[in-house]
Amino acid sequence: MAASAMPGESNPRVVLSARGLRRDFGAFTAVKNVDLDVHHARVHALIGPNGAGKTTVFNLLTKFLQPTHGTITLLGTDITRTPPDKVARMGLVRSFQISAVFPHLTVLDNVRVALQRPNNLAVQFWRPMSALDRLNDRADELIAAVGLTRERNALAADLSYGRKRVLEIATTLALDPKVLLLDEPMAGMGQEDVGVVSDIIRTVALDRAVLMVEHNLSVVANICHHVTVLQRGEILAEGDYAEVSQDPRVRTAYMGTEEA
Ligand SMILES: Nc1ncnc2c1ncn2[C@@H]1O[C@H](COP(=O)(O)OP(=O)(O)OP(=O)(O)O)[C@@H](O)[C@H]1O
Repeated sequence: MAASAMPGESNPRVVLSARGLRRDFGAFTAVKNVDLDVHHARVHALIGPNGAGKTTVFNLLTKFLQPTHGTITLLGTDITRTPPDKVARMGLVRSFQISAVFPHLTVLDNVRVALQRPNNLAVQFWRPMSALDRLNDRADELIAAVGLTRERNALAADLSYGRKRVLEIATTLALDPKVLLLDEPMAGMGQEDVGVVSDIIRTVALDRAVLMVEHNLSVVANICHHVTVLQRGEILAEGDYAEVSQDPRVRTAYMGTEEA
């Protein structure tokens, strides 16, 4: 689907960029020559066959791994040598960084606990939950935004797998990221939850950038404005889904699945 058919800014700005990104593991080069521009108000997919380097790129962008070469810029600041916790505080948040759902807390309390973190407060389990009451309004907004209002007082342990993943997204959004990195957000979900989570991602991308690794190509076609295809650590193709899916090199890379 063409980017123009999706909601989002008509002239979005770049909020995260990488230039000449490379990562060697000993003699093996997992990522090389990767240039990436991630835009505000856009959903950007990183796709590619198994072992293409998608996770390594995520680890480099979030600074879990140091690049062998190249530079990374977040919101105009060079973060190539910035530690991951600082990068997260600057607004680049990967879903699993705070997405641990506490099974014996309710949906509301999970979100309230997550909401403490932007203020750099350690999670203070020994304090009564009533100390978090002031966070209720914002927590309820986030719960409503991801469609969990009916489950507000349910224990996280009692949610279905798909609803738990939705709760994870709500706890990630509690950090108010400027750039949200989602690692296979649809993995293991049933079709109904895929639709719900697709809608949530579309909505959250209206005022932030989303970069996602996703194997489900119909999701990529439906919600992603821009697609970068990696193969053997290098960018094979880029463009909107219609463009990359017509690219013969992409079709060859995906040969065997025929979905691209
Ligand atoms: N720490 C490491 N040490 C050595 N090789 C690594 C390391 N991490 C990743 N690799 C290699 O780098 C390549 C890219 O791996 P990566 O996990 O980034 O690919 P991917 O596209 O995320 O794959 P998948 O879709 O299967 O998750 C693979 O060949 C992998 O074996």
